[in-house]
Amino acid sequence: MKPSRLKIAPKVPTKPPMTPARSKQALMTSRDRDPVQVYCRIRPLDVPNEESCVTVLSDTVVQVVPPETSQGYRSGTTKATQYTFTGVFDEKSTQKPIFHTVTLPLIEDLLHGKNSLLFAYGVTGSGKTHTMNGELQDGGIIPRCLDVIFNSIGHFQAKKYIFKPDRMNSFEIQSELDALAERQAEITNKFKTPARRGQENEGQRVTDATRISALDEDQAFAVFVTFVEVYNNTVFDLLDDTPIDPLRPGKIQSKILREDQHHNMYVHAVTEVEVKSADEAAEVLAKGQKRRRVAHTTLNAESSRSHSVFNIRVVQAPLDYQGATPEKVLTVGQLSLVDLAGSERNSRTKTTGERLREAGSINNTLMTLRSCMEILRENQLNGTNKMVPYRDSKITHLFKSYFDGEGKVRMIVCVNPRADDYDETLSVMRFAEMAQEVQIARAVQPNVRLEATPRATPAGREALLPGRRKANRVLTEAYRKLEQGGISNPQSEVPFDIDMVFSAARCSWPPLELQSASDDRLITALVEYLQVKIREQQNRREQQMKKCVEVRTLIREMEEELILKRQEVLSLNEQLKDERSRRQTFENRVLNAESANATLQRHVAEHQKYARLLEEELKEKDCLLNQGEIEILNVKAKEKTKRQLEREKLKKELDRYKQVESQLQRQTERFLVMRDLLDAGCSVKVPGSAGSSESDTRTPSLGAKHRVSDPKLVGTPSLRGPAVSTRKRRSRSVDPGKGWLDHRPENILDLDTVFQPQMNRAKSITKLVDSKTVTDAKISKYALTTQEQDSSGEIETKLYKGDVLTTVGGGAQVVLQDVEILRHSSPTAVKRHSDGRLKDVHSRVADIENRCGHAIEGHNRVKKHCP
Ligand SMILES: Nc1ncnc2c1ncn2[C@@H]1O[C@H](COP(=O)(O)OP(=O)(O)OP(=O)(O)O)[C@@H](O)[C@H]1O
Repeated sequence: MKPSRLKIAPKVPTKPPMTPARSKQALMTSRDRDPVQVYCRIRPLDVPNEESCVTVLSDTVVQVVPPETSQGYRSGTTKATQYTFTGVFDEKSTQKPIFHTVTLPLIEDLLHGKNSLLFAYGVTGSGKTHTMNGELQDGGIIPRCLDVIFNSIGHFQAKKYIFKPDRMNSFEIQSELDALAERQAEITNKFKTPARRGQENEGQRVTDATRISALDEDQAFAVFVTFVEVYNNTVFDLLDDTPIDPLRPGKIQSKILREDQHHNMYVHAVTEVEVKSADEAAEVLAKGQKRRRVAHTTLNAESSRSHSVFNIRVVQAPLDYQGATPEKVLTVGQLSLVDLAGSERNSRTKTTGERLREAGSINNTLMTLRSCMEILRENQLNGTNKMVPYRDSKITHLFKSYFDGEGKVRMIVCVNPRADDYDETLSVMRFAEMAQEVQIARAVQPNVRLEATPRATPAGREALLPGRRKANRVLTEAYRKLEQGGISNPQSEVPFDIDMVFSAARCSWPPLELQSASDDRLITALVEYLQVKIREQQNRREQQMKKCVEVRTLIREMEEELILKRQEVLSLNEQLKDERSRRQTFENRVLNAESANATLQRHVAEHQKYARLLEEELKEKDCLLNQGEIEILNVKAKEKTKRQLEREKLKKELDRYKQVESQLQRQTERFLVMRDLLDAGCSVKVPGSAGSSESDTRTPSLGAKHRVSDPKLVGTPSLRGPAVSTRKRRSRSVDPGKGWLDHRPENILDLDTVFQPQMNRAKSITKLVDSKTVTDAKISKYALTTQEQDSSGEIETKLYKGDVLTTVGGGAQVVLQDVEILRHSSPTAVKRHSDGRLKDVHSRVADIENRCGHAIEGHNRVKKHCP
């Protein structure tokens, strides 16, 4: 960037229009250039024992070790890398040494009219803002810069509003009167504007006492600051007094960048504030930061997602013999302090929406900065003339003045050593390493000595004679002479007004040596000289009087205004009192609310604890429930298997039942045929009947006498005659000469029916008391008669018949083969339905089936045979 050595009148460019600066860069030798100096600052870890990936090896070298969690490590980069910087500040470094090493030389340059750029670069949260702004008690680079500047120029400052920015990156010089009027207006405005709230709460700022002493005493200085931010590649003025309307955030005025006549980039129409002390400057800075917060709340943006540029410009001009500022030559030095937004990977932060747009804009800007520096380096190393893409982003466009012009560029790389940031930190380190190879043209000391100003006229040269320095010299000489003359402490004995000394220093008396006693020329010259001086004095007095009148008028006006202001202050005090009492009420309410809040929070904590207990209980119950469910499932599975087995068993039973039913069906059919035949009065031989043997068959006589009633035959197929079953196991060994054992209990009624059993050589017994009765060799058949009467009065006589078989043990066993049933119906009994009969038949058949399987052994034991 070129220092602005401005000639205000006439306003003509002092140099021909510039060719692109990059051609100049290419033409320069390495002796005219300085590399970009890069410093590395490592911040302390948030969590003390967190894993760190950065180690400081020396004052200039750091080592970066890839942690196992990093992408680099996963892709095979396990080696540590070392990076060299101009200087390294470890975790314990405080703000002061960093400021002194990095920034103090830049302030010295600034006060000598040279330009510099200092920017902080690094990952989000690495300490850039901390380094640039710092805290109230321990200021960062910006507040310390302001301290040092004002410590150094304190006594050499021009009056306020003598230098005035023309909003085109230049300055004008105003007359003393205009400046006075502006100062007056400012005082009036201050009265009108109520004191800013919250100021009383601000703590005391700790200042830096450093001072740069090698300054030109004959220069008058003024300091101007601007504060802008670049958000989403749009420039906003943070010192603009226009209030921000929160309802219309889109209306926040953005600024454009322009190039001045010396090809320096600047923000057009930006608010440039003249500050007269470090505290005033700090207030302006705070005001800008506040506006930044308000604007971001309105725009729903994040303050750390924008780049901020704080510009300090020091204007200086030589004083004339009276200590006034001549309207001839100005020198402007500029120091830009930039806090870049932090780089970060979106994939890591998982940003979306507006935040993603911000991140995109930041990354674009940082990428553009990288490519600009890469191309610059390439141009410088290879002598090429590639186009540097400054215009691709607002920040690089602003930086163009530095990279293509003269001055110093310094970069502070801020590093958070935690392992999580490794991948981003590595990329920052690489950029920093590359940036150190870029060279910037060295600034030439602007020579504004009046004697050396070629255009100064002889009169102007006299007018612009260095005043303060000469006055000081004269004064020092006078004191020395007084000391020689015997005055021990002339400074306190003879105090001088420096303005008087200025005036004396300017005097050039005529030669006062008397050549001869009659030489009147000396007297004449002296008289003339003194007359001129008197006239000048009179003129000056008149001017003074005029100024006094003006000042008196001003003072009168001010006093009138002061009276009004006092009244205003009184009413404001009243308002303030009301406000205070209201504030007190609010504070009380806030206190109450806070205590209620604390109680609620306690309750919430208790409830949360209880909820946690309940949750644990619930979990245990869930576990139990799950176990229960599993058991139920097991039981169900077992039940299912059991049911399956039972179903199969039932199916088998059903099949068996069906077989029996079909057998019964056949028997029923045969029975019905027989009944029909009996009804028809003829005897029949049932085909397939087990009782078809001639010897055992007896045809019942239809003409037989019925004593009770006609017997109604209901049951078995053996009703056709013989009472002996020939159907089943008739023993072949049975001797035909052997007889029956007729077992007929005493209470059996003789029904005297035609159906009488035919038994050869029968032996009758009423009770089976002795087994020998059965084992008797003459007995081969057994018949048992039983009789029952049911609820309807029917008498049922059953005759069980079987074979007597000799057992191996010498005993005998009776195997029942058949049963004959004879039923007498009561005449009063209701006639049975055929279905009832069928049912009856079924039950009887089942009975037969049951009984036929039984055998009576000779030793009186009943044996059950499987069907
Ligand atoms: N050297 C340090 N010593 C102590 N605290 C620090 C240091 N550097 C940074 N911090 C703290 O770390 C936090 C983040 O720092 P800071 O805001 O400066 O980061 P940043 O790089 O500006 O982040 P962003 O890019 O998001 O603006 C702050 O709370 C700050 O106080």
